[in-house]
Amino acid sequence: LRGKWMGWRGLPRSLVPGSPRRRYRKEALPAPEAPVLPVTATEIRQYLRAHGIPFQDGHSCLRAPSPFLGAAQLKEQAGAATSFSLFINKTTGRFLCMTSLAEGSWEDFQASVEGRGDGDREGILLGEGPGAEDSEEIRRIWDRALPLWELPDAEEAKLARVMFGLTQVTDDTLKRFSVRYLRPARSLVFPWFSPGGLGLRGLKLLGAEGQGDGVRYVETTIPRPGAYHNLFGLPLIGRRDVEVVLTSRELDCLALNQSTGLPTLALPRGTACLPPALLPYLEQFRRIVLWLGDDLRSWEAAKLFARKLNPKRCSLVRPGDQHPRPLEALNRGLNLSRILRSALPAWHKSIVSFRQLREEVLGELSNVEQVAGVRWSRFPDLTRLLKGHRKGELTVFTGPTGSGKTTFISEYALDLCTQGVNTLWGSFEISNVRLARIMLTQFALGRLEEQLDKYDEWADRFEDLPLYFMTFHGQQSIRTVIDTMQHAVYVYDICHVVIDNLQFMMGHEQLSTDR
Ligand SMILES: Nc1ncnc2c1ncn2[C@@H]1O[C@H](COP(=O)(O)OP(=O)(O)OP(=O)(O)O)[C@@H](O)[C@H]1O
Repeated sequence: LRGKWMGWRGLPRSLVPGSPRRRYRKEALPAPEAPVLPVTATEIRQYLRAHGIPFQDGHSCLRAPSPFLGAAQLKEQAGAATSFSLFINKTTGRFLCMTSLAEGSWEDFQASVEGRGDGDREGILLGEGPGAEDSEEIRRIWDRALPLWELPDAEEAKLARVMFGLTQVTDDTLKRFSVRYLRPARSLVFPWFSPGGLGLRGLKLLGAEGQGDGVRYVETTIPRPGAYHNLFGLPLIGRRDVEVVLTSRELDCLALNQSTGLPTLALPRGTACLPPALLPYLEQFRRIVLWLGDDLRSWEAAKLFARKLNPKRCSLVRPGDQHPRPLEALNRGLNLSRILRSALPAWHKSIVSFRQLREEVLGELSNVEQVAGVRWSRFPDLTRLLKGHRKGELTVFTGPTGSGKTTFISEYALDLCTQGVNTLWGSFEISNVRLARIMLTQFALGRLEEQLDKYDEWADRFEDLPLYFMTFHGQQSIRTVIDTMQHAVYVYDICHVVIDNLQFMMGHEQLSTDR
C-alpha cells in the first residue's frame, strides 16, 4: 500500500497557508516581546485585594470575576459556579476571560480596573480571531474535507488508515473528535473549535509521506504555528471532569480516549512548547497525566510542562519499551489504562532515595545517545567534540575580533533551532535586523538580495522557527536581562540562550573589575 504513497510531496501549493500572495508584514521575526516588567503572584494578590476584587487561588492562575462581560453575559452567569471567569496567570499576570475571550497583559488589566482602558471596557481586548484570509482558507479546506468513512473509494480509506496508523481507531472515535480527511492533500484534518461553540477558529493538517521503510508526518496549521493555540479534544471535556491525560499528538489523543474512555487532550505544538495561554483551560483538573511520547525529549518536555502546570497535580508516563506513545500502544495491543496507572508523580520531595531515581537512571543508561543531546546536523566535528547540545550547560566561544564568532554562532544556533530547539538570542553588539539578515541568509543557503522574489517564501519559513530575540542593545543591567530570559523560558519554553557578546552586555568596566 505504501508504494502508492511514495513520491507525493506535501500539500498542493493552493492549500499551503501563507503562500507568497500573503500580505506583506513589517516584522520578519516573531514579534520580539518588549522587555517585560516582571510581576509576582504576591503583587497580583495585593493588587486585587487593594481594589476589593475577590479571587480564588488556582494551580497556575488566580480566578476572579471578569470585568470584561456584557450585561447579557453577566446575567447568564449570575450565581453560576463559573462566575469567576477571569483567569490571571500567576507568573506573567496575563489574563483571559473564558466567557468573552478577552485577553491581555497585566498592565491592560490594571488599566481596565482603574478605568484607564481606552474606550468602553467590553470587547476592546477580545482575543483575535483568524484574519479574513485565514478564515476563508479554513472554511474552504474544512468544507472540502470528508469523514474517512465517507470516502467514495474504500481502498483509499484503507490506505489512509494504514499511513496514519489508524487501523485500530474506530469511526466512532474519529466522529467524536470531528476528524476529517482532505483527499487532494492526503491529509487528516483536525479542527480547532472556539470554546463556547463559537465556530471554527483554525485547522491542523497532518500529511504522511512515504520515506524509505517508514512514514514521515508533516504538519501544517492555520493560523501559523505561533498563533495556533488549539487544545485538541477540548469540546469533549465536561465541566465536572477533574482528570485529564495530555498527549503531544492528535492521533495519540484519539487512541487514548478510545481505549480508556478518559478525557484526553493534545497539545497544539507537541513537545515543543506549552503556551501559557492554554493554562486557563487546564485549571479545572485536579490531576493531569502527561504522556507525551517515547523518547527522552518528550520526557524532558513533560517535566518542564509539569512545572508550569503545578507539579503537585501532575504525573508523568515514563518512556520505555513497554511505554511507547499511546497510538503505538493501542496498535501493539498493550493495556493503556495500566500504563497510565504506572505514571510517576512529577512532584519530588526535597530528599529522595535511590529507589525513586533508579527508573530515571536506567532511562539515561539505556538512551545514551539521546542523553548526549541534540546533534548538529551540519557540523559533525562539533558533534564529535561536544556530542550534542544539552540543556543546563554553558558554552563559551572565544576568538579574536572579526574572526567570525557571530557568523559561526548564528549558524550553530540555527542548526539546533531548525531541529526544534527553542532559542533566545541576545544580540548586544549588532542590531537584531542585521542579525536576522545574517541568519535568514544562512537559513536560505543563498543570497536573498539577488532573488528578492523568494524573500516572502523564506521569511515565512523563518518566521515559523522557534526563534526569539531580546530587544536589548549595548550595556544592560544583569537583573533586567535575567528577568527577560526567565520570562522567555516560561512563555516560549526556551532551551538555548545565546549571548553575543558578554562584553557588550556587561560593559567593559564591570568585566574588568569582576574577573
Ligand atoms: N567562514 C567565513 N568565511 C568568510 N568570511 C567570514 C566567515 N565568517 C565570518 N566572515 C566574515 O567576517 C566578518 C566578521 O565576522 P563576525 O562579525 O562574525 O566576526 P566576530 O568574531 O563576531 O567579530 P567581533 O569580534 O567584531 O564581534 C564578517 O564580515 C563576516 O561576514
